[in-house]
Amino acid sequence: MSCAPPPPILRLHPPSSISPFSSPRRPHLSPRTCPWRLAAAREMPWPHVLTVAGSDSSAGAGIQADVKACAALGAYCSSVITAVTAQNTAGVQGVHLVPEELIREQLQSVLSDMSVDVVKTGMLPSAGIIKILCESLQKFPVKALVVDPVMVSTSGDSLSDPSTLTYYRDGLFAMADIVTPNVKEASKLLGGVSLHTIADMRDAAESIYKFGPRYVLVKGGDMPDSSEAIDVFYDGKEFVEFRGHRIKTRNTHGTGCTLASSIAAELAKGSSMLNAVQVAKNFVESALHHSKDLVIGNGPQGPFDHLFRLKCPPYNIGSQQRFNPDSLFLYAVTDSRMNKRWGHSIEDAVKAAIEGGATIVQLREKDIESRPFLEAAKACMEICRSSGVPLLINDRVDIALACNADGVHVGQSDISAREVRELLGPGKIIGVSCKTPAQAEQAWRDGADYLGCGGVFPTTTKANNPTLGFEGLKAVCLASKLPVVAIGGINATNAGSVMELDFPNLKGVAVVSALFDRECVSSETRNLRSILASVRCLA
Ligand SMILES: Cc1ncc(COP(=O)(O)OP(=O)(O)O)c(N)n1
Ligand SMILES: Cc1nc(C(=O)O)sc1CCOP(=O)(O)O
Ligand SMILES: [Mg+2]
Repeated sequence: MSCAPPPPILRLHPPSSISPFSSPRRPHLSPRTCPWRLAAAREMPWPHVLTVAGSDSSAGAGIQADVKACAALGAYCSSVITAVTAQNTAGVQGVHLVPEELIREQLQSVLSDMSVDVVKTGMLPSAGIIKILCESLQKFPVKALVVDPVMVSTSGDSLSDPSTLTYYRDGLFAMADIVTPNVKEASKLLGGVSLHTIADMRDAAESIYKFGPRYVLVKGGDMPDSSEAIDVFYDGKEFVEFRGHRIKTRNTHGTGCTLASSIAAELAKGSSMLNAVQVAKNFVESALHHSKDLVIGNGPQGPFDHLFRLKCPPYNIGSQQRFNPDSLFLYAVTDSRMNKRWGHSIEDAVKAAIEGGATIVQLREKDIESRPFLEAAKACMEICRSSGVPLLINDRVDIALACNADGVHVGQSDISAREVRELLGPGKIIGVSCKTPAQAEQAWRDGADYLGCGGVFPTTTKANNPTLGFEGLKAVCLASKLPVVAIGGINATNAGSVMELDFPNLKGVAVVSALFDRECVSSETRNLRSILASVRCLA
């Protein structure tokens, strides 16, 4: 690693006094003075991110990007503005710092009144501002702190005073859950070392970790040309490389702010750090992909569309319940040949399985024409909706979209979960068949909600399906934090032994022939459910 050239000079206007137009001061609310607010918050908690950052007049980055990213991911976002910048797609034309007293007051106003889960920082242009933030966080602790050490804009303009370095390193980082520098910022934080390779990024992550944050993410989006954008994540023990596609577009202004605020939104929703980073990476990549041809402004670096999902049907964001892994307890997977053999329609088979206690249903109709399949799927959706049982479609994203199913199950030779997610959007359930830890890891990276793992036992329902046994199932369960459902040859005789395995993420069994290759689907389902329940209660 060699030394980089000195940092560019900061162009800051001197801070002015508080505006004479500001409204008269009102007292700050506190839960003690307003108990009804506290009761309401308990009834309907809403993930809440507070961003402490600068305003970007072009709205591609800064506060504006943070608010849009959080809104897109389902979190409320309040804001403390540290600076007002004049910028556009050509660069930064001016920066005006908000007086420190007003920053202190904004922090007090929000943190004393609202239940903030996560604080995310962006542009903290002076040492004094960082000091005030640290004091406020000591007074009002939050669940997590995401520090994006914004020092240089994407156009190369400096956005913080060099004196902030010490305050970042010796103050804020020690309070941070994650610090997310890009390679230029990592270099600055480490006294100008140059970063050219993944090994350099790992070294930088290790060095920044020593300043005290729980996690470090060194973002490689600025690294020289490659088809992948690789970020290095470090938790003090292990490194994880997050690899994403490099989207060819001029519209990359605000990617750093968006990534950090998306991480904050996911943490506020209760995600683990690793999962939050993965979701945030996927979100930014999708947003860039959907915005790659957008033309806003005449300069070299344009904004992208954080709310791209609103334009992709059929979203119903917020109307869908979140996926409950417990629904994998008894997973009924249909088979049209078996139904035909017993004279059952798909609808009757699904109705009977739900009557018997199936907790989730998958339509796995391999030899049926698209049009009758869609008709049956729509009818099954009505049955499932009215019983509160999720309905997934095997393989066919088109059918799932057309009947507004709750999700799709795909295997290793189907289109990837990442592509399915692109098509279905964030609210739908995606299951992926996995036989190895590597497949499980990939499914998680692709945004899957659960894994189907099998064949646990030999099966005649799926041709040439390798049998993994309990050892194979164990390897997949241990390799992933995602919920797992076991599949393959499971019936009333052996289902209990599967549930007795007691891996924390093994949530249930998926069954075809032992439910549907039978005359009375409801009583077979009921019997199997009582066997499962005798081993493990539905949590
Ligand atoms: C719950 C569940 N697990 C695994 C599978 C198998 O999916 P796949 O490997 O894509 O094979 P097909 O079912 O498409 O033959 C599944 N369907 N459900
Ligand atoms: C559809 C399917 N997938 C499997 C896998 O191992 O991924 S085994 C399987 C068939 C399961 O049918 P039955 O319950 O009749 O054995
Ligand atoms: Mg498949």
